[in-house]
Amino acid sequence: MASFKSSIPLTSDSAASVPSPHTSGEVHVIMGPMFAGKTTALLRRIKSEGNNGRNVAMIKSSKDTRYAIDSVVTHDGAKFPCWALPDLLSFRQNFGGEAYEKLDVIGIDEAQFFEDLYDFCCMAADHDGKTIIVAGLDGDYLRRSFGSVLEIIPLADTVTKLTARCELCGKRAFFTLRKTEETRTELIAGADVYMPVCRQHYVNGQVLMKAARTVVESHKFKSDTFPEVAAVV
Ligand SMILES: Nc1ncnc2c1ncn2[C@@H]1O[C@H](COP(=O)(O)OP(=O)(O)O)[C@@H](O)[C@H]1O
Ligand SMILES: Cc1cn([C@H]2C[C@H](O)[C@@H](COP(=O)(O)O)O2)c(=O)[nH]c1=O
Repeated sequence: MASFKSSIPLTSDSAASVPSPHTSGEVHVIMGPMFAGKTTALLRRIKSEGNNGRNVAMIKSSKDTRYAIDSVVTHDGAKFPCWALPDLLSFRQNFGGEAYEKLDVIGIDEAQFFEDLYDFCCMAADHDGKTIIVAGLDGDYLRRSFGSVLEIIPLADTVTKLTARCELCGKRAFFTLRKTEETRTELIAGADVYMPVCRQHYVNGQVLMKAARTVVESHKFKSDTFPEVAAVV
């Protein structure tokens, strides 16, 4: 019978040299468009873990100052206290090494804004044995991958894609439409600027927004080049 001989020593000596996690960590990803209930699902999960006697902490991006600075808040007003941080790898130091050791579960909201999401999830789940629950947008208003949320899918135990209701027809909404001409990727806002839409209304909405941007651009061009014409138009 053919036998397999590993060239990698699998002795207890080699096992001892690899740092082993305290317990087995987990990564769970909740994603989808705006208003899909991502933060609601994250809060429900974190509260339930806390009620089951596990030590929990919540982190959100300090870029999100919409409803509160030091709380995660859903669009319908449910709240949970959190650490608002510019990056994730500074969390351990901010939280305190000893307190971090005792943590079981870490929730992360607005995950699309954290550049170090992948490295943090690897460290916290693989090495430190934490359960990480991540909520964030998978795509931006142009339906391009947003931040590192999609990069952590290969690290995840579970992935949940939530949907909202299309604000124009009530069907399932998979996408977020930006209602203004602003083109930068990061634009912190709520229902004043964004709405959840189905595929058909996303496509129609993009055509409308593109036309609106062209009109605004041509008006800008006219007022820069021919100020006297633009004043009449
Ligand atoms: N267009 C909307 N404007 C404001 N609130 C909305 C809108 N659509 C849904 N909601 C509310 O937002 C809640 C979901 O909020 P939240 O969990 O913060 O969503 P997400 O984190 O996915 O953006 C829904 O249960 C609903 O009550
Ligand atoms: C689509 C899109 C969204 N944003 C911002 C807008 C909000 O501040 C957050 C998303 O919050 P939610 O909890 O998921 O409702 O992200 C952005 O900056 N750029 C975009 O393209």
